Amino acid sequence: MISLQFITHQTEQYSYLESARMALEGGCKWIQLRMKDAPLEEVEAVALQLKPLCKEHEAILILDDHVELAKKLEVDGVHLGKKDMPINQARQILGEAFIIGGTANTFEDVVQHYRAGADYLGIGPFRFTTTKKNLSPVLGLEGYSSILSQMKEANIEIPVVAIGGITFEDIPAILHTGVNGIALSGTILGADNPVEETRRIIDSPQRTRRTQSFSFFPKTE
Ligand SMILES: Cc1ncc(COP(=O)(O)OP(=O)(O)O)c(N)n1
Ligand SMILES: Cc1ncsc1CCOP(=O)(O)O
Ligand SMILES: [Mg+2]
Repeated sequence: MISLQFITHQTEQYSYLESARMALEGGCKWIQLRMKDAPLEEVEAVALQLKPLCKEHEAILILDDHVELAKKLEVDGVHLGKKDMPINQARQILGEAFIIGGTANTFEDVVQHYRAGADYLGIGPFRFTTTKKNLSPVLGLEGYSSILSQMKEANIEIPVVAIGGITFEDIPAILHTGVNGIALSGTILGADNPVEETRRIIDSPQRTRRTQSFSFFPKTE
């Protein structure tokens, strides 16, 4: 089973909450509530509805960017990028029980987040995507291979998810680079049936023995 993090998005067809609900129904066990540019109260309102849904589906819920809100709502964690709160500061606020993910585009970013105590890394973008503005340079397969081999050389062991414009067909080759999981939004929400597409992705065989999928379960309550 592939470690899949679903990134919520609002489309003409689906609300943020609906997008997460479909991923959960398709078997996704890890949701990132990302509501870029939405007021904090709106993020809180959606998170309050999503939290019990994730619990019902035994899925992890993390928030994009909002450290204090994650603490207040007692969700499972946060994802932080270069323009967000530094990971060591977030760790002081959240403690060890919360999951903290960090965005990396280069090996230097990886080292920085690893030293700061991140629990996992979202490395990307794999390719161009319209889901996020102001993208860092695209990495392609070569970018992942290069970063992963530098990590191996430096004995840096931390779960990595690939993100950015990833399609179903890309997944085997991305996993072959040594990445542990995949973060997706558009591929799922653009499918005719997002629930079935989620299931298809999760159930697709991992075609390499090098891939070590990972799970944050069981999580301390
Ligand atoms: C899993 C994962 N990886 C990367 C990102 C990007 O985070 P960030 O650079 O902070 O950009 P925004 O998502 O906040 O626009 C992510 N959210 N998740
Ligand atoms: C949040 C984020 N960070 C880098 S790319 C991206 C968007 C991922 O969504 P998609 O799978 O639709 O490209
Ligand atoms: Mg961010």
